[in-house]
Amino acid sequence: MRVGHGFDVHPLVAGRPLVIGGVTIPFERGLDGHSDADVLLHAVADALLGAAGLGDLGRLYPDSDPAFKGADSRQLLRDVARRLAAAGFRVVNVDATIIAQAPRMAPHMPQMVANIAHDLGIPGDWVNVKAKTTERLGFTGRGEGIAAEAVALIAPQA
Ligand SMILES: Nc1ccn([C@@H]2O[C@H](COP(=O)(O)O)[C@@H](O)[C@H]2O)c(=O)n1
Ligand SMILES: C[C@@]1(CO)OP(=O)(O)OP(=O)(O)OC[C@H]1O
Repeated sequence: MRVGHGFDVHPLVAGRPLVIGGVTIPFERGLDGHSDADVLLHAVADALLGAAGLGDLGRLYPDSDPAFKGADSRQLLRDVARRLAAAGFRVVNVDATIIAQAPRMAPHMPQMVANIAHDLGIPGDWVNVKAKTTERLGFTGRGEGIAAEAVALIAPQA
């Protein structure tokens, strides 16, 4: 068994959709980035890559590469899942936390979990998504951006 950790931050800006866990969430601003800036899926992907010793998202899908401009992070996550399988690993479970003062994430979590489980090819109860504010402290508390952390456990395929 191997464990990995992922972390990501994206700024909140006007004129962008807010896409988190593959869910487009109604809000007055969205996350900025080279891809769709899905901060939760990026943290999950980096946790999986870390557990497998396969580097990180930025090295595999550079934000300098026009091919990933506007990329759907669910496609990136599915590609990461393929890389893990090719390396002989299976996903045991994923646990993630969205760090955001707003909007409320709870209503959207079931769909986020379903998206992640589907893209990783695992049961939904092997995926957990939480959300926390920072009690208005720091850049997340001021609404300047959203962060996410994730941990993943993987094991050799049977
Ligand atoms: N962006 C967020 C933040 C929090 N939640 C939910 O609220 C609960 C309490 O969070 P605190 O940070 O105030 O302790 C948390 O357990 C989440 O269920 C949310 O939905 N969206
Ligand atoms: C997702 C990628 C794709 O170019 O770009 P961004 O959307 O900028 O996201 P980030 O987490 O900053 O970097 C990872 C990149 O792989």
